[in-house]
Amino acid sequence: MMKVYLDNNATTMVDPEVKAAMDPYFTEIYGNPNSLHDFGTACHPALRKAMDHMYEALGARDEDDIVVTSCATESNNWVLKGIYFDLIKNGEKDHIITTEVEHPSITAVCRWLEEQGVHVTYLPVNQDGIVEAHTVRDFITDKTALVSIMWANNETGAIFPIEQIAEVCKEKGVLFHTDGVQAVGKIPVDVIKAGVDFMSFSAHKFHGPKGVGGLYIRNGHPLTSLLHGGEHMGGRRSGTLNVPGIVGMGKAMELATYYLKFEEENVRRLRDKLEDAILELPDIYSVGPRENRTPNTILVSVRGVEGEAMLWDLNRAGIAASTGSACASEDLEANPIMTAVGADSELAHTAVRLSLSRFTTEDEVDYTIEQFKKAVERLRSISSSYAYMPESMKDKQGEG
Ligand SMILES: Cc1ncc(COP(=O)(O)O)c(CN[C@@H](CS)C(=O)O)c1O
Repeated sequence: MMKVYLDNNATTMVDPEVKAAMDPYFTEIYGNPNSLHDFGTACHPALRKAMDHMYEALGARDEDDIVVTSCATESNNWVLKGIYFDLIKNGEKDHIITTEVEHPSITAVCRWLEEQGVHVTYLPVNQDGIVEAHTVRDFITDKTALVSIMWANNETGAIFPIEQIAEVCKEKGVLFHTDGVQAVGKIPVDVIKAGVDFMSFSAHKFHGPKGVGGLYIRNGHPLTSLLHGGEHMGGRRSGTLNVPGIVGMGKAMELATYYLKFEEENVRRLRDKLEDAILELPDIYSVGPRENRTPNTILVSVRGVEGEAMLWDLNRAGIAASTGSACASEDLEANPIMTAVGADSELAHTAVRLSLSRFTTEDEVDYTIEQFKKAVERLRSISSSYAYMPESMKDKQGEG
């Protein structure tokens, strides 16, 4: 039995080159970077090099800030709560715009902000799983403090029109944050070309270590800190620096940029091969047009088969997939993304997410195709809600 990992939107394997870059900073160069002695300052060159890689990979300028955080969840919390403190609690604004399909580290914070009295608009997505810029424009008022819309969706891979949304926000004088977690390392990300004011990212999504992420801040825009208690990161985010994590994230960013063409061509080819084979089965639907999707992601619905049942059959065959975001994998509710793109309630319980990476091989895809078809056939044969009727029989049934 092969072991095939196809849940890369949940987290990725640390690239061996990244691990090698990190290793010295656990047992050889381990001083506190804030210490004045040689043990502390010995890691400074590596930290500077890592930050340089991040600035270069994201297209950030010297006047911009990239602040290292513990993860994208922290970065997302920081932007929303910082804007709340600065522009709503202590300002004239009272409104935030986001979408119905954001990661819980956006939507849960927005629900909390509503408890503080903030008005939040959750924009619906169209059948392709995105929000269009003109829709954003329609909901901006003179009380809007922030627009927060993800660059790419973690379940569908749908890519949002970030440049157009940024133009609308700039025209209206509203700050724009994007959760770039599923974009960095998968598609080209240039924060200046995109025109974003803030962007969250997370190393473990592009073959870096877990527990380290960042927030890009255009022109070093002031933002009340989430964590106080030290002059780390220029006083913007307190806490002793995660030196191996930052070194790893910098190396992972460097490699992600190097492999972007590989993602666009090789990973996309394998994803399309897998998706085409799966769609040969009857009553299976994939979400979102491929040309506007991250190159590694498939979200399919298998009519008549619960998503969790597919996961267990695939898991028994050694294949790791998910029913959607890992954060929501515990509940057996309908996948909200499927509902948002218009799937009926039965179909919304049948989503399976397959997300490849640059380490996915052709043999692994061929094995997955074979096992996916077997799982569908087996589960439909015992399904109480699915009775496959060949096209020919449907015609006869109509006659009769
Ligand atoms: C768009 C987006 N935004 C934020 C996060 C959170 O990243 P952290 O660094 O883990 O805090 C994630 C992580 N989504 C994983 C785990 S829930 C998924 O299975 O889809 C994400 O996809």
